[in-house]
Amino acid sequence: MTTLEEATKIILARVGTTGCERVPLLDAQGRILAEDLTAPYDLPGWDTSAMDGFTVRSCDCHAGVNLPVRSFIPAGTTAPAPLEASTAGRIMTGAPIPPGADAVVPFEEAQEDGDTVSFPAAVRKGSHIRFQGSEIAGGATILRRGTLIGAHQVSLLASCSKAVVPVYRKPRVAILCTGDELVELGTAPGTGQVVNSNAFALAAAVREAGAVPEILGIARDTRDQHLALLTQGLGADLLITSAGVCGGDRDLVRGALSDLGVEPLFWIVAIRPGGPSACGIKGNTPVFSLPGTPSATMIAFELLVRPTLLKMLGHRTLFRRRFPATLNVPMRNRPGALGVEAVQARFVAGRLVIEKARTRGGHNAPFTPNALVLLAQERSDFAPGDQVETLFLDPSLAMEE
Ligand SMILES: Nc1nc2c(c(=O)[nH]1)N[C@H]1C(S)=C(S)[C@@H](COP(=O)(O)OP(=O)(O)OC[C@H]3O[C@@H](n4cnc5c(N)ncnc54)[C@H](O)[C@@H]3O)O[C@H]1N2
Ligand code: MOO
Repeated sequence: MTTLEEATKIILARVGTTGCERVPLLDAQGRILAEDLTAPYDLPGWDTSAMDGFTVRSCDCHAGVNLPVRSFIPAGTTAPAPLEASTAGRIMTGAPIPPGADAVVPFEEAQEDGDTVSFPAAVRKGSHIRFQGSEIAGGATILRRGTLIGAHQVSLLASCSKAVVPVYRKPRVAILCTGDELVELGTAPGTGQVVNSNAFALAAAVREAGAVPEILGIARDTRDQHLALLTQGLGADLLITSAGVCGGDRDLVRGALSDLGVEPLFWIVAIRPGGPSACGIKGNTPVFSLPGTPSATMIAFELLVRPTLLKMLGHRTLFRRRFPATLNVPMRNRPGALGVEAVQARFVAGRLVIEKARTRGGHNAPFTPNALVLLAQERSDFAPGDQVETLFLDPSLAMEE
């Protein structure tokens, strides 16, 4: 049996990014920059007023002196006329400072009197001017390869007029669910039948990780169907199969993958649920064979597949942060494997508390897990008040009301 840490180490050592592509700026959001980028020009591009007010030569401004206001410089002015000595110009935020001027005084610090203006306080040279290149010098590195592009990065890239951005390509992830008991979404299952929910659950999880799912349909329990659909799946950047791994009479997946030349990397991970997970690789395509039980499928995806996908997408942070939390409910784990439970976690008086756990193996309704609790593999009983490690799936749901 392979520990979770060993399993992730083994697969992460075998995968890299999936190549890079140039995409329109907004399509780069949520993705990872694939090259260092430099500023094509200074920002600001010229000395700019930071306030609505008056632009002056600071040496002209003395208490009690009224300066005639001779010019108006709105934002969008491209070539402001030089400011004559001993005059002021009315200037708007974002407008270029006229040649000769060296300060801006905001309206609220000026006294207007007809067509003249005076300044009760001393005017400091350079005040309220954003100087050319003071934020970013042309040619300077603005973002480094490996940066996650969020709204702030989009703001910077747009200011530098980057309409097209190099990012790591999204892996295409083939999803193949196996089993004679499966029926398609939208049909009511009869006795012995189960809706193929894993295909959609996995596709959603793949999308949440930032990759592109491709549902291949259902492989019935014949070798030929397995071989045909697995061959198709091996053409993707990553292949996930669901069910048929546990050595039952019809569990065909691992045998078919071996026949197709997939190199096995590990089989059975010391986690529960999700233990009967296998991983292999063919060429650059990792193959994860996850157990069919829906809650086990999701936990195995979260702990094994997601970090792999994040590495392929170019992320540096591959694992979710872990937080200590206090149990409010008892929990049990069968020693020998890391116990993993989907839970509802909440902040109570500033402390993270685990309020509700899902029963093993199934869906409990209504139940919205926002975290996974990790139960140490050498212990069996966990009581209210015990500290456990928690891994957030959705921190926003943990906020106190
Ligand atoms: N003799 C043993 N039997 C089992 C063991 C074991 O160690 N020895 N382990 C159990 C555990 S733990 C798990 S998890 C499952 C894993 O089984 P498989 O991955 O081979 O999957 P199946 O047996 O085909 O299905 C399990 C369960 O999941 C449902 N299922 C399957 N596919 C889907 C799907 N696409 N969408 C929704 N639900 C699905 C299926 O109907 C079964 O109920 O093995 C235990 N057995
Ligand atoms: O691994 Mo099974 O995954 O415990 O339900």
